[in-house]
Amino acid sequence: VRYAALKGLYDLEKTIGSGGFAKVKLATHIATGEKVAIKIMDKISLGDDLPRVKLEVQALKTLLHQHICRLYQVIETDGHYFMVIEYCSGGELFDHIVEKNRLSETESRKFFRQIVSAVAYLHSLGYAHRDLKPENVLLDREENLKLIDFGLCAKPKNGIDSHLQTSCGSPTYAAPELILGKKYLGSEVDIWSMGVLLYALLCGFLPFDDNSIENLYRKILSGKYAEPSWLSTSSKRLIRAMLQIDPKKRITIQELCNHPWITAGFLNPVSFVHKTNFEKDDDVLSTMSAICGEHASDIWRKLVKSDRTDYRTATYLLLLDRKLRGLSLRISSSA
Ligand SMILES: COc1cccc(Nc2ncc(-c3ccc(C(=O)NCC(=O)Nc4ccccc4)cc3)c(OCC3CCNCC3)n2)c1
Repeated sequence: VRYAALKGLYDLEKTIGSGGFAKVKLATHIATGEKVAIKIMDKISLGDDLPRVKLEVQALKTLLHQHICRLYQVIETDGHYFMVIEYCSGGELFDHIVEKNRLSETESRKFFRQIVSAVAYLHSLGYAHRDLKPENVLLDREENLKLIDFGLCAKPKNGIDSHLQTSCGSPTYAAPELILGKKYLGSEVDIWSMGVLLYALLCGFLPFDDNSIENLYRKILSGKYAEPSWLSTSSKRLIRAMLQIDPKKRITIQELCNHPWITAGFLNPVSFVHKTNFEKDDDVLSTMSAICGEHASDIWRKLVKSDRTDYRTATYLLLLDRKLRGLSLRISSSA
């Protein structure tokens, strides 16, 4: 299917994912030749979920963190929303674990610190993810993690610790209070899901799993799971602290950032130094000037004034990423 709105801007390639009312296609940003992911949402099938897309776009525009996929551009037409997002060429963490059977404590710690950093950042902004699972954790080309929310996470109006009621997310990773339909705190259910994620990293299988839903629920509510022999005492302690049935007994995100298992081998606790917004980069601006013929100062003025989700913004950010990766900014003449 061709979309007129993308003509001359992006070349669509294969579909890399589809869920609910969204489809994600791999695409090439024509001006720079860089790969991007384009999440295509059909307004008709969105129905009354339409306002949540605006919420998601607003959320993503404010989420500037090295372990959260970056939003480059938003295009709205009568029939569709197109969200142009950072492409993670390493695919899903899930496939990475399956391929390696299970990860070593050291590799698990490297990945888990990145997830904790992204979630701590989210919580600090009053967001709860509520659907943390390996399918929503992607790898970029340097095997750094990128947390995404392929579904739609909601920002509760009165802050993260207002009681949420809508159930979301897959039961396998869902906290007991969530599957019991109790009032729950987003921050607490995210800790539980991260416990399931950490278990999956270290063990290569899930702590609670069953083909029948009611057996799965029973296992989750029992809070009992196997502790394979290869788990270190420290790993077992941390997992136990996260998979506490009683949410009030569960470790908090702050305690998690400083936990001995998390800091072992690293000099500092997990912090979330997030990306600041635009820094002016003269190399990137002069490359853009060479592409479009405008003066670098005019390009920068327009960038700063824009709503930061247009093609010019996408071009600037993609060139900036390329420079940060140590690649030349040279643009192929065909672009
Ligand atoms: C190499 O083979 C492969 C194989 C597989 C994937 C890739 N790469 C690859 N890169 C990028 C994406 C992507 C990123 C973000 C969003 C999104 O919807 N953002 C919105 C968002 O993240 N909000 C948000 C974030 C944090 C907090 C709150 C809100 C959508 C898609 C992707 O998708 C494919 C799906 C497939 C089904 N499982 C999930 C990923 N895939 C590559």
